[in-house]
Order: sequence, then C-alpha cells, then structure tokens
Amino acid sequence: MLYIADEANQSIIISGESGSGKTETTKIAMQYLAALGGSCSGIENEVLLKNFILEAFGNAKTSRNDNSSRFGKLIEIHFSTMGKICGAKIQTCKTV
Ligand SMILES: Nc1ncnc2c1ncn2[C@@H]1O[C@H](COP(=O)(O)OP(=O)(O)OP(=O)(O)O)[C@@H](O)[C@H]1O
Repeated sequence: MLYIADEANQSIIISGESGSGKTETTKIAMQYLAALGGSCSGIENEVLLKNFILEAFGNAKTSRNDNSSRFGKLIEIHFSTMGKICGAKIQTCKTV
C-alpha cells in the first residue's frame, strides 16, 4: 500500500455542504481502510461503533439533513507496519 511505502502521515479531508454525504463517506472510507489491511484486534469495528454513540448525542434533524452532524470530527487512525488498523483517536469540535 502506498502509505506504508511512504512511511509518512497522510490525511483525507472530506468536506462539503450539509447533506452532501460527508458522514456516510467517512464510514465507507474507514471500512475500506479496515478491509485493505485486515484488523489486528477488531479495533476498526470499535471505531465504527463509536460513531453511533457520537451521532446519538451530536446529531439532529435539520431542513437539509434528517441526521445532520452538529459537530466536526478529526479521526486519527493508527496503522501497524503491516498496514493493519491498531488504534484510533476521535476528536470532536463544535461547528459554527
Ligand atoms: N453513500 C451514500 N449512500 C446512500 N445514501 C447516502 C450516501 N451518502 C449520503 N447519503 C444520504 O444522504 C444523507 C446525508 O448524508 P450525511 O449525513 O453523510 O451528510 P453530511 O454531509 O455529513 O451532512 P451534515 O453536514 O449535515 O452532517 C444520509 O442520511 C443518506 O440518506
């Protein structure tokens, strides 16, 4: 995989207007990264499941999106040298 060969941190920025699919795209991207490397402890499932908790507290219905995230998310995913997801950190911030 390219990011292992580079041995450098890489970022994916998912942006767009409300209802454009950022949250759903994030979940698909994480599932893809998990599928690429396989897991070492099912940690990627834990991260995906934590999304449900965050959405339960931080989402609300708006005129543009029935399940609108009312907060921003920075998700840091840690990979082993073999490309498996071994840890993750989710930071949230309030949107204006
Ligand atoms: N890949 C997808 N497949 C099917 N439906 C999708 C997909 N992406 C988005 N949608 C639909 O669009 C809706 C809005 O998507 P999502 O909540 O991801 O938008 P968002 O950009 O995160 O919005 P907000 O900024 O308001 O949080 C979803 O509830 C879903 O119905």
